[in-house]
Amino acid sequence: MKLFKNTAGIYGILENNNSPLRGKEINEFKAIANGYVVTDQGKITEYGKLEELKRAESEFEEIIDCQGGLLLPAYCDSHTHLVFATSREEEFVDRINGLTYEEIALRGGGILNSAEKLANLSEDQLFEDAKQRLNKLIKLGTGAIEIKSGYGLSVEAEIKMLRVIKRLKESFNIPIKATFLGAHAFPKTYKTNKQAYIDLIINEMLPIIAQEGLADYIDAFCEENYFTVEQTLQIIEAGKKAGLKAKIHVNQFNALGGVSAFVKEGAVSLDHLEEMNTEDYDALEDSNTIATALPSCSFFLSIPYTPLKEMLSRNIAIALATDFNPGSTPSGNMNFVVSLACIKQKLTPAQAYNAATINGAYAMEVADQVGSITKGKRANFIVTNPVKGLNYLPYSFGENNIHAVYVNGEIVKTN
Ligand SMILES: N=CN[C@@H](CCC(=O)O)C(=O)O
Ligand SMILES: [Zn+2]
Repeated sequence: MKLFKNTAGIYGILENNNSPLRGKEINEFKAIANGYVVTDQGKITEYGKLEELKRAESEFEEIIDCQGGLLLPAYCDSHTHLVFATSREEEFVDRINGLTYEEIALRGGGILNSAEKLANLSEDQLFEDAKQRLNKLIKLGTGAIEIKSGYGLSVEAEIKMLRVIKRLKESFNIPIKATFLGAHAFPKTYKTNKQAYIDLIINEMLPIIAQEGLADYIDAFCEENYFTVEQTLQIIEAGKKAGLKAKIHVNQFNALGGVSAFVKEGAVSLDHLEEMNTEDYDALEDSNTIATALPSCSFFLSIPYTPLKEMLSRNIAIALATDFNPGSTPSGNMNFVVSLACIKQKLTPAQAYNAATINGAYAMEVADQVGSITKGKRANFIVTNPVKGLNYLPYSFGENNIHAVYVNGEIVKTN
């Protein structure tokens, strides 16, 4: 048994919860001042006010002095493209010089650029690089993560990416979910016969994925010049038959009517949603589909931010994630995501932390294990440096306030 004591407060406490927080519920990131947490065999077993702790200190095999820091649930990053070949800073400079993300993609840059680079890398190399990235993210406070394929765009390379994610699942002791994103872009060779690529996804990729248990979810990039609503629906239906629920990229640049169609299909989450119309809000309102915002992507591409305030006022369940990828979001830092959600999307710190922890956990269907300080959940948490309170964390954007990260009760980092 371990005792975490001398916190200024423990945050994100939740009991008897079985659905994402929305409406008034998301306004409170429940805290206990001067709280303690007890962990046993990697799980949270008790918590409360330190002065009410019943046990003697001699009962604990280890006592962790949190030195006046805050103890928060680790982040649950429900949307990443962590496996990729290399960075794309040349496109970053092209954008500085005036090209848009879409223009770069139409010239063969963007996702196709990443796919070309990934084709030449071995599974082992991809795994080593992704492992390093994930280790860095855990040190930044991420305690559960979703990772997509989608830079393969051929049977061989998509399977290679998913096998890398499978190896990450085996090598890391945090919850990891794999999403098959074969429908990320049309490879050049299929430009004039797009249905043939969709058939390849459905008839060649999905059977291998189902047989080897390589994915938990299916995704598609529903956008102009990528996949239409109808094409995305074909992918979702095929995924369903293979036992994969949907998490879909939609409304990043254009609202094409996908939101209502995909909510009807029971998508676990719809992600991006920078462009929203009335029909889209109506479809998400009171639905079980989580709207996942990716504010670092908006920041990096200088595109609109997902209108989270409006979503909250309509009782839509929201989550925050990084979208870590080499093209539109070269950062997997959830601390920055929370800051942006407060600064640009006007969430309160409590709302932003709930969206980045428990609601992110729901967007990966791992809320029974992570996302809050709850008895029985994994002891995945962040201990901050001594700060004045929760509000200081998103306020001091860019500052690393993390003192230590714990995964299953074991320390990952101390500054
Ligand atoms: N929008 C589609 N996919 C990624 C970007 C991929 C890339 O540019 O490599 C995203 O979520 O932003
Ligand atoms: Zn994405």
